[in-house]
Amino acid sequence: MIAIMCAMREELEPILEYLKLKETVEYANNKYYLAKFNNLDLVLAYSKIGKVNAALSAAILIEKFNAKKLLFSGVAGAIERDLKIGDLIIATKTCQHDIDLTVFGYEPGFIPESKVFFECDENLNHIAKKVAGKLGIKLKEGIIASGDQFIHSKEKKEWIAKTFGASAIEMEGGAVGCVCDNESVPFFMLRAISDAAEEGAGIDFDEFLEESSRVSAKFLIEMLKEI
Ligand SMILES: CCCCCCN(CO)Cc1c[nH]c2c(N)ncnc12
Repeated sequence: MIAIMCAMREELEPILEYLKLKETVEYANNKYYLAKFNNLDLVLAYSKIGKVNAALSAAILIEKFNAKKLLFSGVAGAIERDLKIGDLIIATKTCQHDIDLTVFGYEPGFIPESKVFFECDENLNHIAKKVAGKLGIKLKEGIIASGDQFIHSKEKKEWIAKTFGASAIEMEGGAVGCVCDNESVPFFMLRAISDAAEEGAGIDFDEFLEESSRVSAKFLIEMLKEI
């Protein structure tokens, strides 16, 4: 079983449009969609926004639906300058920029007995780069940082860039990375840029959420053909 996860309804709907739904399972106040694509058994869900919701859905996808791989599709704010709205980026690893135990001498993003960074699956990233090459689509890769805040300030964005070396910013990947790392499930995350995470990002986000979600969804479907 392969899990496809999003945070928002708008990110999942364009993916579902490509699929024949078999069944919908209501569980833990959420909906899990079962579908087939070519010969793949898929389970899909949007978690709702934020790290806690994302961790809950990721754990359910693995524990209850027996997902052996977890692919995330959605939108993100750009940190790297040459990432423009609509551009695609895959995560090499994810982290949580809003974890702060520095008063005890720990580095930003670190929780004792856990990790700052959670590695994404190299095989799935390799497939993504192959697909991008075949389709002639520009695909960046980099560290993607998560936190339970919508980032819309140049100062905060630059602190995250400096502290974590992040190329993009969102609100779920660090939590899903943590769950998949602890459950030993390969994790892949694809995001299309919806804004620049600076002043005014909220306006851009509202304007580009739908279109950027579609860009990410389309690429994810192309990837499923190669898995
Ligand atoms: C009610 C609206 C909810 C916005 C959710 C944004 N998602 C969270 O995953 C992605 C994202 C796009 N741009 C972002 C930004 N600048 N900061 C944080 N997250 C993001």
